[in-house]
Amino acid sequence: MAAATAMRRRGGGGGMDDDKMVFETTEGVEAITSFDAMGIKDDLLRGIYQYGFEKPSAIQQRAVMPIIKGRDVIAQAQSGTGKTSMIALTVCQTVDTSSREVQALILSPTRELATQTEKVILAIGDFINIQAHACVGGKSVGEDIRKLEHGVHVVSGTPGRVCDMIKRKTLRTRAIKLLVLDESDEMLSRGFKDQIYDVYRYLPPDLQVCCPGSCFLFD
Ligand SMILES: Nc1ncnc2c1ncn2[C@@H]1O[C@H](COP(=O)(O)OP(=O)(O)OP(=O)(O)O)[C@@H](O)[C@H]1O
Repeated sequence: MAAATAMRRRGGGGGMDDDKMVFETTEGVEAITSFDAMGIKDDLLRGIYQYGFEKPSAIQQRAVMPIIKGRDVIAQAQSGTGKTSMIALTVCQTVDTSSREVQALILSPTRELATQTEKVILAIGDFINIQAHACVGGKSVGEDIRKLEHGVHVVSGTPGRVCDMIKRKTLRTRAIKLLVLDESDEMLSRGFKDQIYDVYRYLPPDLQVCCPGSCFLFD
């Protein structure tokens, strides 16, 4: 398990202003200050630059490599510091797009966050032809079934709908190797614990788990 935490110093500014941040990381976690040095697939790198990113943000510098290397990771940083983009980038790097099976599953506490994550994955992963689907409550079940049966690499969803799709056997879990529990504290505080556990029971045993969040789990 690797952990990376980025916190703004008191009185610090917002956004990607890394100079005003303090960091705590597990021993051995290094900051990699360029996307080029991360060993990212060429076409994905192209997508990242085309999306407008020039260098990784503080949390990306510390958490992308451990995730890409297959470690279980807890990455905590305040809102707006690049966690959603980090999920998109690492998921795109992890999946093998030559196989149309779901290989990464992202669970989020809200429909908006799940949909936003899907959008960033599709944008950054444009040149690797990534297929992602947002599986969220309030949207047509028929459309979920159609998309999932057609075959996608990544599902970004809310626990209830994802659980439903798994139980219907529309979302096949056997090839899932990465589970991202985005804002897991918020998911737990919204009462999703049983549904998350239900989903987890269907996932392969040698699963990699990542928990990006803005709450300070250990405080
Ligand atoms: N490496 C980067 N370089 C430039 N901009 C970036 C980088 N990473 C993320 N951003 C931009 O910063 C903003 C916040 O990023 P993102 O949504 O990934 O952060 P977040 O921590 O998930 O925020 P929130 O909790 O508000 O969703 C977005 O506009 C995103 O495009």
